[in-house]
Amino acid sequence: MMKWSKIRAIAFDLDGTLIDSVPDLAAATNATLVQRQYPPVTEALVLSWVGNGAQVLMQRALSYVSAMAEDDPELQLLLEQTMPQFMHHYGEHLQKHSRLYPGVLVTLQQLKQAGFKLAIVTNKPYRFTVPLLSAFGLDGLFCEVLGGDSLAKMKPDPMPLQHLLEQWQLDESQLLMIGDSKNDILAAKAANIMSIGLTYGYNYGEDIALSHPHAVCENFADIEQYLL
Ligand SMILES: O=C(O)COP(=O)(O)O
Ligand SMILES: [Mg+2]
Repeated sequence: MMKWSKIRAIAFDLDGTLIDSVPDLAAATNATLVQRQYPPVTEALVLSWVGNGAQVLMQRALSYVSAMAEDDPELQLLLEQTMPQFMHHYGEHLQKHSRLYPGVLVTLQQLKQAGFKLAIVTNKPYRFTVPLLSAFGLDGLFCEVLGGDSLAKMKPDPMPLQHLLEQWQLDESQLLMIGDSKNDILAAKAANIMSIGLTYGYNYGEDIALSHPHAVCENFADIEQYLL
């Protein structure tokens, strides 16, 4: 196997890549819906709504239970009123049922030890990202953590990746994006960097291979073959 020898830094997605967070996202979504007098939804439905940050998750949930279109102005108003409730509930649930995927901690430690600079580039709001990382003992591994609200634009926009390139003075060939969603692969392609797609996460029920990352891995530890 040829190593990708130019890579110096790696940007990791969080939800569906490092952490299986849907059980808590679903619990918070349902607590919010019930508070609003709507019926709760299945975890499988919530899983299919994850990928574009907390606000879009709630927008999709409210659209589903109210049968209003996602761009209906009335839904927008409802969403604005509901977001503080969701943020409260998710803050309460954060790590109750979420789990690290197998191999994540050891592989990240090995990559860091090998000298790679590691970053988190997630669409999850920053305020939840940092406590979640420390709850799983991952906080010391990353030199940069970017949430979905850290910059003006989130994935699939390349902005967070371009930010890393600039901040770390890296050439495009030196940064790798690893994630479970087409938003990760689209952001990488738009930033002109390499990417690896993971098959076990959340991608709206679609095969990540259809987004054409440079490699597809079934287990987190499988990324090592390109790097170590
Ligand atoms: O919060 C989301 O919707 C997705 O988060 P992620 O970018 O870490 O997968
Ligand atoms: Mg993800």
